[in-house]
Amino acid sequence: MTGPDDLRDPDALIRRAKRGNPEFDQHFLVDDRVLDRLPSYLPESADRSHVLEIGGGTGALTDRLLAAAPDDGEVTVVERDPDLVAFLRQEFADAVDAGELTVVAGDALEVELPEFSASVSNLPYGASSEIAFDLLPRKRPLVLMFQQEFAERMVAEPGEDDYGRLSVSAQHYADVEIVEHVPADAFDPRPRVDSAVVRCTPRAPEYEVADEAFFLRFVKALFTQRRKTMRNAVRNTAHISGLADPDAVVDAAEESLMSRRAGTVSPAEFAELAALARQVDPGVERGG
Ligand SMILES: C[S@@+](CC[C@H](N)C(=O)[O-])C[C@H]1O[C@@H](n2cnc3c(N)ncnc32)[C@H](O)[C@@H]1O
Repeated sequence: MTGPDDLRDPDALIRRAKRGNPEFDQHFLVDDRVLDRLPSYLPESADRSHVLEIGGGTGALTDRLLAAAPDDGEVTVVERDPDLVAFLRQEFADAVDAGELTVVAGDALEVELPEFSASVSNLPYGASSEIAFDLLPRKRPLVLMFQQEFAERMVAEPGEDDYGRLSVSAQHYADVEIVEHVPADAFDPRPRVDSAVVRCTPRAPEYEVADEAFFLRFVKALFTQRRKTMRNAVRNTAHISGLADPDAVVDAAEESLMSRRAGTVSPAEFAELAALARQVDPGVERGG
């Protein structure tokens, strides 16, 4: 493994790789301090034996993940750009030969991901939501860089402007917190927006959900009508939630809940309503 003093210079990696195409979501982190901190944001108890990195780029973060890996630890990096895949395999040939690093070529949403123990990734912005919601259900500690606005929606609480479907869905799987705000000039080429690093520590939610797919679909549906009362939102979105008899759900639910708007409803309250819906609406579409 590489020692901390031998870490690669991110600018030199970009020069050697001759890449950096914003159209391919290639904004490489060039701030050494941020790069050095990223692996340390994993929860202390995290198993670091197999760290997954989505979107390896020119390998600046890969280098830090290899340096932070325990003896016998391994890193897998997934990269879609074939030129960068070739570059990573050449640049990190020693680690690849030693079995410490595997470079997987392909789209992270299409390739089969390995059984990783944790992930630290500076995600491609264009696919960050899909990738995050592919990783979250796997219940592993995650440290992920997102566009700041997206990160703020993930961590928002009921009653806050940013609270929505994204907050409920992410917090269903994990405790999520922003651990660092990262300005656009930490990247090359510079993106148009600032970023933030989110730590996701998996845990069971504090409520019971019998049909996870229905719960998530119901929440998605209700937030499409976030300016309406819950009563109207339940009635107007049956085509999305899969309710067969939305009126039965409205009639059975607490009047006080039906008068509120989705943005004030807690995840536990959504879960309770979803359970009630399955009880009073036998025709509800199950699963996903
Ligand atoms: C924001 S850059 C991060 C690069 C590097 N890890 C860093 O921190 O500098 C995202 C990387 O993901 C790659 N990428 C984009 N879409 C991808 C996808 N669907 N699957 C895998 N890699 C992808 C891009 O080619 C780019 O190298």
